[in-house]
Amino acid sequence: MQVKGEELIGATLEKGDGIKVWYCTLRKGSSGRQIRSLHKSARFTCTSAHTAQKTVNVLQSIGSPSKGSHGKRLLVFINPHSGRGKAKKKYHKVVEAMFQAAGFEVVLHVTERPGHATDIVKEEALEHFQAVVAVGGDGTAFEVLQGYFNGPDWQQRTRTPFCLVPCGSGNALSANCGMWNAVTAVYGVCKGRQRPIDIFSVLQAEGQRFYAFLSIYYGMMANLDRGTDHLRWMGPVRFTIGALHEVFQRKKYAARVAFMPSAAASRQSPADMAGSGPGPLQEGAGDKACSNMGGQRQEQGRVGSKTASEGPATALLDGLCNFEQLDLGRANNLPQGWQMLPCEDTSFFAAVNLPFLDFTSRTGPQADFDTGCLDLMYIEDLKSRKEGLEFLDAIGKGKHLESTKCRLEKVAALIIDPLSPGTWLVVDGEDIPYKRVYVEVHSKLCNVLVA
Ligand SMILES: Nc1ncnc2c1ncn2[C@@H]1O[C@H](COP(=O)(O)OP(=O)(O)OP(=O)(O)O)[C@@H](O)[C@H]1O
Repeated sequence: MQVKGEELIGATLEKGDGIKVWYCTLRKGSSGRQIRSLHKSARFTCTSAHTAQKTVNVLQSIGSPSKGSHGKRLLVFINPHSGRGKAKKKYHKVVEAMFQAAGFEVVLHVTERPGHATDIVKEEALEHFQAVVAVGGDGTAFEVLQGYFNGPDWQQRTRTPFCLVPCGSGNALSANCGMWNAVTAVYGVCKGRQRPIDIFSVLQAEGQRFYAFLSIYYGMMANLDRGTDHLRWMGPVRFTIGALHEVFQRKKYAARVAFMPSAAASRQSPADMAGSGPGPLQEGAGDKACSNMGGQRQEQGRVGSKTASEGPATALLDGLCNFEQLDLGRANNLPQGWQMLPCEDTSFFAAVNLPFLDFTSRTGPQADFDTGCLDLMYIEDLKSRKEGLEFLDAIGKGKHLESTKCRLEKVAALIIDPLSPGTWLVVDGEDIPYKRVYVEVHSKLCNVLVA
């Protein structure tokens, strides 16, 4: 028997002086993707129980090396509500045994309610873990991420990578990380390979702040996700049904959208970003006018002067003095560097941080982990159902940008005023309060594990 080093994940003790070697081979899945399959060797007999234990330890440290001084500890969350409700079963059938064979110590939580994972991550000393693992869907990973930005040491906390073992409906984070099934995801955790990922802040009045890794939708994309929550039992098929429903309805949704192109953002001087630039909004706008985002931010006196304990700075948004009075209906009202989306009504609107939005749709074909921007894509008008169906087909293949109708803006910051009834504002698959939203990208703020 021959196992390549990169295939090895560890070993387990068998009765008395025996061991079994655990490894993952690479194969092409039905969709042509590289996925891993799990194997256990036949039983090997060692000269003594002591030698068997020592051999297991060595194989575990080669197959699944420790990546820091924290020891091989994982903080794991299972969301029993995600997808078709089978996350717990999958964990105990596949994931748990692999972690054991790899020699990880696991601190396991089964979430009991929405927000539970956030509350626990907030309280945990993340530096004592090699990674935080969500077993569920993107909503579970999103809840984990919210817990990172608690307290003054958030910068240190973001060094601990997170990942998603796919058990939800969309599982976009897993898809983007090449974790096409549970075994491949756990293999990725064992190897501990990580890459930096941009995170974007999503701010609303009254001090509400979210951190997101994936997307912000409005209109069609929001409805095919949130509008099909009652079809959760169907798994990912619910998105296809939701998309067809939207296309056949031929609805358009209105929103006023202002954005800062990433090219313009990189040209901004520190003075501009502190709100002292010459744009019309700065005229007569004092510190008080800059401080009305609410909550903690209000206490700072102005939006731009945050302390480290508040999480990453939002320099571009802080340049918008008097921003709550900012009227996106008046084109000449925009500060320097900002632009308005040229249309209010759109058939399709999405801003994405990563290419895949589930296992099948490459909605952001030009997006990547660390571009420092969101890809804002929109279509003003899908004129017929045929055109709508062609668009859905193209989005599945990641070819929709080849259509002249689908426009792309690379944006570093964004403001959306939602105007239509019958839709949601959806961030990473979770709906947020339906009111003006401010978005700013933070380059390479966190790290994710990849397969
Ligand atoms: N014990 C629980 N009971 C009910 N809801 C829960 C529980 N734990 C977490 N949740 C909520 O479940 C929701 C859905 O979870 P998640 O997003 O992981 O699954 P999904 O929607 O099927 O997957 P995806 O987001 O990838 O499409 C989240 O909004 C989360 O707040």
